[in-house]
Amino acid sequence: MVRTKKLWRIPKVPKESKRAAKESEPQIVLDEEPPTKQLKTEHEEDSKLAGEIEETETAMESDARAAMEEEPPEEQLESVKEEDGKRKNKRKKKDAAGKLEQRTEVQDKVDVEVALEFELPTATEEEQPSKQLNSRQEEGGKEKVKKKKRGPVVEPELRAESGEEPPAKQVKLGLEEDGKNSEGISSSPGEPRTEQEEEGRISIKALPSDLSGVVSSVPRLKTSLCSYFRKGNCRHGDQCRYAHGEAELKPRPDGTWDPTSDTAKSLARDAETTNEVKLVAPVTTAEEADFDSVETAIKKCLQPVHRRWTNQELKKFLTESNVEFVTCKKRKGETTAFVGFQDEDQVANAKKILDEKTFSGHKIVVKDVLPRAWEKKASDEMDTGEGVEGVTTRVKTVCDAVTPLGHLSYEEQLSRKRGDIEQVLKRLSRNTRKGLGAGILMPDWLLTARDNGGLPCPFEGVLASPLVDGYRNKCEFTIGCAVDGTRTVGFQLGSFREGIIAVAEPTDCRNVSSIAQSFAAIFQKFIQASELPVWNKTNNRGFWRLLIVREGRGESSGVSSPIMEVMLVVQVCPTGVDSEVVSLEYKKMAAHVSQAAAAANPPLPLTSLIVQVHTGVSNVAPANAPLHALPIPGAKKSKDSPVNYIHDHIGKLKFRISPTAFFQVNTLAAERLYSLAGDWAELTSDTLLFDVCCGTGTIGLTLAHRVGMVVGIEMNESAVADATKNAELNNITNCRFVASKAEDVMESLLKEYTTAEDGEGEEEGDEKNSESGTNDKKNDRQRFKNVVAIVDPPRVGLHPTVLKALRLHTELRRLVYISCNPQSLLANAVELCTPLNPENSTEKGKGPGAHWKNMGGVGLARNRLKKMPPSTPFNPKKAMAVDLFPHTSHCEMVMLFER
Ligand SMILES: C[S@@+](CC[C@H](N)C(=O)[O-])C[C@H]1O[C@@H](n2cnc3c(N)ncnc32)[C@H](O)[C@@H]1O
Repeated sequence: MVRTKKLWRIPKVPKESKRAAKESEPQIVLDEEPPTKQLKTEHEEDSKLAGEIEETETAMESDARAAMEEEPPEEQLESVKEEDGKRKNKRKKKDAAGKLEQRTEVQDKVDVEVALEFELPTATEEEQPSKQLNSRQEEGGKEKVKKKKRGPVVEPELRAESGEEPPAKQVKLGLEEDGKNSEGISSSPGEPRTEQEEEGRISIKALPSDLSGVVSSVPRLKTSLCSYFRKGNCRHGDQCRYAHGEAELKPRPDGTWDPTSDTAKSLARDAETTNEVKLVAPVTTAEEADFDSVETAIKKCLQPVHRRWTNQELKKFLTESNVEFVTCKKRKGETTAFVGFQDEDQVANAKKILDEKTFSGHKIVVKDVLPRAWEKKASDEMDTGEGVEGVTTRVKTVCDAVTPLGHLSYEEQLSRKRGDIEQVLKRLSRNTRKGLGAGILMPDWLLTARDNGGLPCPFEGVLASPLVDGYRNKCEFTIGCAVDGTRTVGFQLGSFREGIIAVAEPTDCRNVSSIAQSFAAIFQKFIQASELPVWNKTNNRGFWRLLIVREGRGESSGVSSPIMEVMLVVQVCPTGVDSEVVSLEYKKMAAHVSQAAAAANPPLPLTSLIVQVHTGVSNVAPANAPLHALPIPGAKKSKDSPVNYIHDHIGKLKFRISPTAFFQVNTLAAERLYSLAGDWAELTSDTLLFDVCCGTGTIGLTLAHRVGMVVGIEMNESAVADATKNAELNNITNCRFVASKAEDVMESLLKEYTTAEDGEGEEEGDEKNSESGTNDKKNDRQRFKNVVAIVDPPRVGLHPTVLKALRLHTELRRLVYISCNPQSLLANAVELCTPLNPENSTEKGKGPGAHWKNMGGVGLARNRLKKMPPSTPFNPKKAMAVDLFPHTSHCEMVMLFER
């Protein structure tokens, strides 16, 4: 359901446009300024650590980056446009583009020089906006400014104590936006802010050349206690930037107090005594538990530390280095460690010691840790007066978790999604441009992207969902305990990684249908009375795990089509429970649910009741987890009862759906999606349509009447069985469904239908994969003029082998890509669309080596392109989205590629 990203994110330097997108992401920010080079390395490391290399950056980030970094400055664009206009042939265009790239590089170099002069950490991509602002605004006066700002680098902490002014960059970062602290250097609640952050109240545009004057005239908020004053040796007296005692101390802009202060401690105590709502479950490891539960600990992170260190090794290192700390946590494979300190003194001591330590030539830097998304949200609520002042409640509602956009009007939701998709599309242009090898001509679509605000193709907007509320035909309810310990059937309030296992009823979730809500309530009543325990994620014990409610509409008559069939799948773990007890419990369950459904007003349809046995730890049951269909008391007996599937309708077609088969959760919006994909695929009776990842055959079958033949590929065998049955149910005879992973058969199927003569081309893939279909005469393959693929892969996107097959089979001229995950679409599109060096003739390109684990999708895609044999790339032609998931941030994207 809702998948959260990594818990920790890495320093991103301020950019107003990033802030909104970042709101929901915890961050780690720079406490001190390491040298530029170090920062660059850190940034790379950081991005990797956070699992968010460029292709996973938020839309807002990329927007700003598009504007400030990757697209050349306006005037350059203009001049290139003019030059381009004069050039008569592609060769010349390429030269111009080459120049443009060079000029941008030169510009960047100059900017980095400025940054170096300022002792700035500008090597990171994120800092480019201010960098460019500098270079553009200050081109003329650069030398003058340089001279003024040169000087020895002084650590912020030392500066604070010595009363020295901060270097210009710090001032700039802090003052980037009017009245707002820049995200990149802001501190978390519980962390002292740097002086510059507190002062950050004026716009950089307003900065006169003598920055120090301005800075000193801005009133300071003393939100951190002075540790020197506490020890009785602060020599700054009234001029000190830190609070001398509680009386001088002010709350931070986020409403929290310096955690070492009495105020913070007493607030924390109050929160405990007033029985503060704790949604936090016991967390996975002792270290995590320590880290999160030590109330007074100041949380910091260290970077970089050895990737292979275990927590024990980190502990050993800190102890041997005489670093005092309360708790520490490090995951193997990451270069960031989290350390909890008792007070500021311990932090200062650690900084001093670690400052002298280097790791692979880098200093180990102590950085702040920003709150995680929901902690931040709680503190934002406090800021807006909606929360209890001074108390970090960590409260998250079920709507925050499940329908985060539900508070917006539907129009606003669509417009937000439109904006996000535009950013993804722009990143396709940028990433493709970046991936162009030396001497490769820029394709026309990339050249025109520059005139279209960076869009690689026209974006035709987001189609609204016909049904906005209660649209889901499938809901997966967790069975667990609510905050107060009551057994509950609903949604988990956060992820297990966040330490949250509390479950809340789905009553406020706008995407859940009333039927699903009713069944959740019915089932909740049953398990509350059951003697068998509910599943406990902390010790992986319990019986009742999950309730899945699937609904099927009667013949489609738009939004008013009634729900005719309902399937309940109850996931259990019967380990250690006597089988007789289990069967008795199943009987009781069937009786309770069927009686309650019949007694409801109006009565609830219930046509299939299935138990899925899953004994593993992970939430997701394997495809072969045993399923048992239970008889439903009082249900009409038919030849195939108990029934283990339901039916839904798309248009006039009827679809059988097995318990584990995929079916789009918003049937009415899916209808629009498939028809759009069909229109864009330009289907004719002479078309062979590959429906890649076909599920129950929805796309192929709904378009079968418009093509000569459909070949569907799907790895879930029961979905393939459904697809074959669905062809039969709807009297469709021109479809063949292959039960296999697409990566195992894509190439052989393409060969079979495009290049091989009749009877040839039946390769190993065919033998080992079962197939079924209505037009299955292998020796009589029909040839088609037009070969088209519609791919609708899972969230991870297409397998590289499938991408390669699609790219290399140039008979395939049109490809419609449907995606529920813009990030994987982006990575796949880069692989399909990047022009290759004609000398890419060997397949022995350099692999990503040991770094592959840390590369994002686009990075890996680019790496694979080095090995891709020369082939005509696809060109993005148009894009559109269909909103299948109102009230959430997701939607389905459709993109047409041609060549
Ligand atoms: C997003 S669903 C789309 C299903 C179908 N097109 C529809 O709209 O109902 C993705 C489907 O891909 C299937 N799938 C996942 N990995 C696959 C693979 N490697 N090869 C073939 N099918 C795969 C899943 O089982 C699932 O049915």
